[in-house]
Amino acid sequence: MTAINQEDFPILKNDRILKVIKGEKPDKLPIWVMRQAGRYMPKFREFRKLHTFFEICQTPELACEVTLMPIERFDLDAAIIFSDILVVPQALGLEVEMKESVGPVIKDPVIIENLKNLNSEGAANRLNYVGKAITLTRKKLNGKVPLIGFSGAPWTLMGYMIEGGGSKTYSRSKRWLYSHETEAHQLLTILTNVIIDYLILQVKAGAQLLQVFESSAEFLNEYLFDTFCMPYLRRIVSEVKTKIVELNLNIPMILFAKGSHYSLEKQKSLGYDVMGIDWTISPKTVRQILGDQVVQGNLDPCALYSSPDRIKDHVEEMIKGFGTRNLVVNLGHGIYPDMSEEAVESFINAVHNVKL
Ligand SMILES: Cc1c2[nH]c(c1CCC(=O)O)Cc1[nH]c(c(CCC(=O)O)c1C)Cc1[nH]c(c(CCC(=O)O)c1C)Cc1[nH]c(c(C)c1CCC(=O)O)C2
Repeated sequence: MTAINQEDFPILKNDRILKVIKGEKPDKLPIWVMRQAGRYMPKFREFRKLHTFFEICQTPELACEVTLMPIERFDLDAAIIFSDILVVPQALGLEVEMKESVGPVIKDPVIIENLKNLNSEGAANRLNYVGKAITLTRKKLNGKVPLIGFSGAPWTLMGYMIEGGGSKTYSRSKRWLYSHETEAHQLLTILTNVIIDYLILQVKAGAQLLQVFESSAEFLNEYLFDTFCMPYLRRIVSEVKTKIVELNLNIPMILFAKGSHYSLEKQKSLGYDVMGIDWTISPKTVRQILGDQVVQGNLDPCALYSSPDRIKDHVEEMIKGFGTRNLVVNLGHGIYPDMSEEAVESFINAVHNVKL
């Protein structure tokens, strides 16, 4: 994909997130919510009755419509393109299905013997439909808020590809890390190459921020993270950033390595602009480790089950811990389907009402 001319896009009106990342003071604290376009919204549930999950992902007009749903409904400070991390394994030739009340299921999971069958040649090009969805959505947003592009990170994708879906222990994929190290590095390298091209494709299409989801970091420890995540996460940020500079753009990158407190300090050295923080570590501890690094997070999603007043208390407590500078507010993981739109509204209002 050739780069879209940035002047073709409407001027950005709400730049709170970008301001925070530049170290400037915004008028209000910025907030967006992981999985903000999802089943907790009745409108999304209605829409899902008409289309399969991947049909929405693969049809730019549908992906755009769903991406805009939470933006039209709430006072959010960013949109995130509607897609899934598992479109990358699909582009590598795996068959992924989104099963009702089960989640993603991969038909023939990767085993050592079929590793060579992965179709890595031109894989990122097969994700061009995401680029199209991004370009369309950025235009339709009309500058209201910036648009975030994303990818799963190598270890997290490797996990799904070997387990064939989610897993309680990740023992099958961790077996590779302990007894098939060479093949593990081969698979992580294949994934890293695709992810880099895919993120660049998204930037060329108009993504204004990028988030890398290392959601399964919680199954590793410092040694495994150092060996099987750090080198690949470093390659991703460095090669994508090099390309971004060549394109004369400034696109911040967010890393969300869920459950990886054991390596938070080391991750700082990777060079991501923002560190996403899950909800199991206190804001105060995060600041002790990361200092004034820009962070994103980290309200426990389940705090949204409390009353509006209590949500406000939890938000204020969190912000007291982080401080009001260098902070993009989010949940510490995605929102759950049984949460209410009213709770999301209370969360957003509580954040926007904080005096800066
Ligand atoms: C691990 C992971 C996946 N997908 C994703 C991750 C990383 C974030 C995380 O740790 O949660 C990322 C993701 N998935 C989805 C988005 C869209 C953008 C957004 O609104 O945040 C994003 C950013 C849509 C989705 N991805 C999925 C849904 C629900 C499926 C449906 O509509 O039927 C949505 C809206 C399904 C999905 N997709 C995945 C799982 C495990 C599931 C099943 C669990 C669930 O249903 O929530 C894989």
